Amino acid sequence: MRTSIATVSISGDLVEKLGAIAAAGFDGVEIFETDLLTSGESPSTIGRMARDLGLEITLFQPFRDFEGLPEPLRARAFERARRKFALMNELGTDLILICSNVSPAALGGIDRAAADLRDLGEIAEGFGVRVGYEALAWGRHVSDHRDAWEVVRRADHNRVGLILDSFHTLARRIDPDTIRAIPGDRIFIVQLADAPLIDMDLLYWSRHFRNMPGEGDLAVVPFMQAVAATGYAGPLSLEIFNDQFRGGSSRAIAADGHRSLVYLMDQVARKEPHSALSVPAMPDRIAVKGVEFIEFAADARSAPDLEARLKAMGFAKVGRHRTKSVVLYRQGGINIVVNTEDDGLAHATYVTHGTSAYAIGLKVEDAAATVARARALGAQPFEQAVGEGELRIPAIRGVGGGVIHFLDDRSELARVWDVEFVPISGVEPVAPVGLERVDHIAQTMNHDEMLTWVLFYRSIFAMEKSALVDVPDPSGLVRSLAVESPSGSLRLTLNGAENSRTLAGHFVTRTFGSSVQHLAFATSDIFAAVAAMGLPTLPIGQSYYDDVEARLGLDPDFVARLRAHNILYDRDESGEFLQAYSHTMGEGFFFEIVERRGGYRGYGAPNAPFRIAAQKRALSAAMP
Ligand SMILES: O=C(O)c1ccc(O)c(O)c1
Ligand SMILES: [Mg+2]
Repeated sequence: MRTSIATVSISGDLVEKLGAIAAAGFDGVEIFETDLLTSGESPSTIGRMARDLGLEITLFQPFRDFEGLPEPLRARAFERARRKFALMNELGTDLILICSNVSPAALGGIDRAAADLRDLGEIAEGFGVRVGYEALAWGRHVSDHRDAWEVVRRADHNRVGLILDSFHTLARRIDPDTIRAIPGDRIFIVQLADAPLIDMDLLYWSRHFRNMPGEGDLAVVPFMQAVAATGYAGPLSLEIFNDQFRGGSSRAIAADGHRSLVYLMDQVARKEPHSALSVPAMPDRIAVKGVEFIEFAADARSAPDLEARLKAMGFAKVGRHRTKSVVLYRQGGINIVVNTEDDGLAHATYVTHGTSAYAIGLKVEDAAATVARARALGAQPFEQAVGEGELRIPAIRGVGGGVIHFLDDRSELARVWDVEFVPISGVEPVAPVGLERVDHIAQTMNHDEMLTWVLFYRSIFAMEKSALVDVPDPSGLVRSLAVESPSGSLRLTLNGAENSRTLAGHFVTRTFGSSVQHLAFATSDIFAAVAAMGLPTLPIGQSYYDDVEARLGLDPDFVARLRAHNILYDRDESGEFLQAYSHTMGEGFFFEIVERRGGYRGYGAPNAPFRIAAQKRALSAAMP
């Protein structure tokens, strides 16, 4: 199936947009009229440039307020159309989008609109072009694809067809299965967009908040299943009006777009195996079994501080890499690797970002298959020279420049610790404090990049995203959401910073990019763990405890125990959550200890503003 994207979806001038769209791997492009008219290049030059880049111009759009007009407006609309058809001939595209009329002057009536489109089809014939009719969700008389189809059906002209747009159908909550009754060869192009569910004016929602399929909440997969059932074999074209995308990196947004279409087609092909959809073969979304390790990049000077903190939290140094300057700390099922090599990616990461948790190792069923899926979705494989006797661990680059390694039980990879590490003996023993597993990994990024991360994780792994929550920092809002595997075997929290004065934003600025800002370890007895740790917990203010006691009706004795250990508390319908934090180190990295009781699913979001305020107080108190 051919992929396409509208120029309105990304930033830059038209020439820059075409370059980014081609580089991302699209087969075609929808040219937006404003982009064309404001470009310094003539339509024929733009057309040639697109073709030289291997891009078919799938559509020219939009043509507004055409059908159902009284004279003399009607004649003027036809004259306008003739001019645009001539321009399309220059540009080298044969399809124009007519969006349903929004003008108060439009008269309505299916037959009147059909007659106008039939007459337009006759003119289009003379120019060798085709006309596609799309129902805008806010159209004056036609706002539903079923009515638009009826207009096209009655126009009964082979130059006149239907244009479907997932946003307009799904935003109006029209059952996408109604598409199944439309003949696929009467659908001239299919436009795709997702969007977050926000209750607002349809036009405003559409023009500012659309996002890539898989980034939002609309039922784009069922929509595409219905389209596939019609036998439609034309391009799938992204049309994303989004304020952030318009101001973002054209290459990155175009790459996200391409990934979103491949991911969408993969999902649809699995559900509609007999459809005409041609999709690159790849393994299904990867179920993550767990976090096998987390690796820090450090250097000889910074490692002792990190290692002292790990020991204080009950991690024992259990292994040393056979050939590299890498040590392994372990407690319960948690493996922490500290890499102080002076070349390779770990070193480069340390030099640019400082001490950071730059790599994670995930346990999967089949590591090689995981990389195959990731590559099919445009992820970059990661390979580094391996030394004598070392394993080649399949890996990809993460979005922020980190690395994700994959381990499985079906190969030598199962023995990675024995193969690559020598057990350490003779160091003083460290008593564990009861930390059992990695509960979650919190990554911080600029807010603009959040959707890129969501799509990356969701498309490669069997993970779903939670709703976005706003976390108030005294200096601005931080937007937070979780991407989780259904079993909780991998939980990632993504925090999007809007400015650099928030704690999260400061971290992104000072570490030169997005990365892991905190690691949360799970225990089944947080009181015992915190008491046994040789690290002070982040002091939490009295007002927090007064508030939580009153808000949740807690027993004062229990609250006194929480307070004694600086433990924060939350609960939901199915369980309770207790959490405590370390002080921050370096540019703002910290550890968290959590205890989940019952089926609690969240991350203590109501406590986050208290945590942030406490961290900021602790930091300013530490300043001379
Ligand atoms: O917002 C609009 O006007 C507009 C224009 C053309 C489209 O294809 C569309 O979906 C929306
Ligand atoms: Mg559209």
